[in-house]
Amino acid sequence: MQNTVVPEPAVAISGLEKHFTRKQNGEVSLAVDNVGFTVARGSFFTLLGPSGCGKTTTLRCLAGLESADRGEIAMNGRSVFSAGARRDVAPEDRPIAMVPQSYGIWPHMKVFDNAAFPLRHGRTTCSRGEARTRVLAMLDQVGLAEYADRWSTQLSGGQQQRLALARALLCEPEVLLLDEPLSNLDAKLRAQLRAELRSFQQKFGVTTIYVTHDQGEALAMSDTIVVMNRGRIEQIGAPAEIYDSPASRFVADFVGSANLVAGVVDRHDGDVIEAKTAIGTVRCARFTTPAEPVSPGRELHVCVRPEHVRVLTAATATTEPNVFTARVTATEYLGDRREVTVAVDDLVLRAHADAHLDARPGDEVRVALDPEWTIALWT
Ligand SMILES: Nc1ncnc2c1ncn2[C@@H]1O[C@H](COP(=O)(O)OP(=O)(O)OP(=O)(O)O)[C@@H](O)[C@H]1O
Repeated sequence: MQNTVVPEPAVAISGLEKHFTRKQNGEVSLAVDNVGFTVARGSFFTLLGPSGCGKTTTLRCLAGLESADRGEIAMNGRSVFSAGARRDVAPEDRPIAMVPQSYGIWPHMKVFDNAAFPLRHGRTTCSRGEARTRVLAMLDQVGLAEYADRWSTQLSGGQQQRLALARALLCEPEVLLLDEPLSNLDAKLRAQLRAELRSFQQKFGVTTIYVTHDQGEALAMSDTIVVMNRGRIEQIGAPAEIYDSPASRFVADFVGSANLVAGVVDRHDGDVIEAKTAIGTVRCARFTTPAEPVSPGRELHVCVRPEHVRVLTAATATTEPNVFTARVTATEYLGDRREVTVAVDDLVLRAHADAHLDARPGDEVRVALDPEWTIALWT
């Protein structure tokens, strides 16, 4: 039998825990609660979650800027932190480069000198001539060659972001840590730069751990997303897994938008769950099989994304499951689609309909929840 060699992950974290004590009142809070994951070499890995969920603290523990109370961190198979063994390798001795939210660009230096800083003072110092060649080549790669002699304060936000990235890449890190690097930019530039950042990452093949609270950014850029909430991991998966098969109500609601309806299991036949809810019986073909048997009466939430809710005319005759009579309460024309809000009895549902659908508030319609895309989430 052949031995399969499993490649070493670039980063492996296990059982990470970090408490903070508030100076004002001595209150202790758990910022990172039993966090563990592995990051494949060369991948783009995103920590996603709302403000205060512990993403930056996790990133700072990886960088060595924060010491965890428990847990282990290894990079390329080498332990850089172990609470048990009292090992905490200094940031400068870890194979990382970090771009902070503020970019950390020195205003009193020119663009070239900012980029050259790690080659002059870092762990990979080289001769002046070589440094010059490498810096100019890198500035060229990120489209800043012509700005080398400008003061860094004369750069736009997007250019400063590219400079920070160039400087980090010049350190030749094994792992690049990025903390919300696009958050100071306007929406249009963010969208442009996220594509650019992803293509730099792929070009350089550098393992990247990216922190953001922006679900659009996470879905667009990542190979793997970790969704965090209150210091804990809610779900780890590829963007499509997270979006199409959220593991919890929190993930369903935080990533994209979701219609959520409380209910209980009525019937379960292996492939399908029928849930009893306030609007009637809903068939769900998507669910994770829990460890314990699914018995009738078990509480759940039915989740369906607006793009899987079709708006039909009131007269549509159908024997399809998951079709309910509803009343339109609001519609919004968004150019590429119309967002329709309907009420089924007291329950409000959102649907994405054709932009030219003729539906007005007060109209009676039918709505169809696609069973294949209707998810049962365990409560
Ligand atoms: N130095 C600190 N002292 C006390 N509490 C802290 C400290 N740093 C973080 N915290 C707390 O730890 C929790 C997690 O913070 P963290 O900055 O990791 O969250 P985050 O998800 O990155 O949020 P944001 O997106 O707002 O940066 C928060 O409740 C925060 O108030």
